[in-house]
Amino acid sequence: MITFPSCKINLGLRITEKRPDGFHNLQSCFYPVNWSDVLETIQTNEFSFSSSGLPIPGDAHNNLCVKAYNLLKADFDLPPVQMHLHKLVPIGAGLGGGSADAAFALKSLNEQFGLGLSVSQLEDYARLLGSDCAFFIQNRPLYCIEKGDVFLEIPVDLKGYYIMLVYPNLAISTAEAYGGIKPRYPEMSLMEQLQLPIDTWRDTVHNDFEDSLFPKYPVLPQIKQQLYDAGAVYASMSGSGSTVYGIFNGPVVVPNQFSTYRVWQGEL
Ligand SMILES: C[C@](O)(CO)[C@H](O)COP(=O)(O)OP(=O)(O)OC[C@H]1O[C@@H](n2ccc(N)nc2=O)[C@H](O)[C@@H]1O
Ligand SMILES: Nc1ncnc2c1ncn2[C@@H]1O[C@H](COP(=O)(O)OP(=O)(O)OP(=O)(O)O)[C@@H](O)[C@H]1O
Repeated sequence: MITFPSCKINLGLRITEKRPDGFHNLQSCFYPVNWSDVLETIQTNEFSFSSSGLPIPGDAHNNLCVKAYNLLKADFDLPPVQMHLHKLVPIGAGLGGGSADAAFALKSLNEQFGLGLSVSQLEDYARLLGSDCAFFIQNRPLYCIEKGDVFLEIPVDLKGYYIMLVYPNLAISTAEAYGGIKPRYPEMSLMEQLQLPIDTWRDTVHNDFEDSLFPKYPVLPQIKQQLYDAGAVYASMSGSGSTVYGIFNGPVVVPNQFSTYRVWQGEL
């Protein structure tokens, strides 16, 4: 079976408090974006995992796709599979690419081998693999709270808008980014801010990671400004960085200043 694990952007990201388990509670709208990897799983005689495309740091047996397989294997009589991941979504990018690989692996194994797992059961498995993973089971716009793995409905629809994602060849680890955070409750509700017209978001909708990462990596605020200069109606860093995105009314020519970065553009 072949699937296309995609990625997400964060529309606003407020880190409200540090939890007793060391993680942080947050508020954010996760929005799916079609920049995708390719994941193939084929039934075979002996388990194997391989990858191509962008190099993935760490040992292959620690890949989130392998962890997803082992998690289901512990509870079900799964046959061996040959898994191949073609990695296209940048890593350490704030796009949840690795989390999407894990969630799509769970979904394909469930379908391919008729495990009969429901959406909420798949989300429970995904939560064991990472905070962002559960979102990719439903993979639709959701307001995320707690560790980012508990969902509320939000009527945000960006269909018809275009997005440009700019990855400045700078990997930021999620743990490093959380290390710079001073949690606080926002004065205005993000849920309410996101329901106002998109041209108000520039002044209201904020990613808290920008406060510590923009002074540390000046290229990030520079890209955000360049996206506004190119006509974005809203621009922000995604997640814990380093990708910065701009939302536009239509397709745009990629600015020359981005020629050495990895850039993806498409319809939302
Ligand atoms: C920044 C976001 O992408 C926002 O969407 C996510 O919160 C990150 O989620 P993720 O990459 O799936 O993170 P995990 O793999 O679960 O955790 C990596 C590390 O990030 C920190 N972490 C992560 C999620 C969270 N709600 N609080 C945290 O403090 C912890 O130090 C953790 O050890
Ligand atoms: N399939 C995978 N794709 C990407 N990274 C993976 C994968 N499996 C395991 N990893 C490990 O996860 C780390 C990347 O996690 P990290 O959370 O920084 O990046 P991300 O996938 O861009 O997501 P985000 O920055 O949004 O949390 C890599 O250093 C790598 O060791």
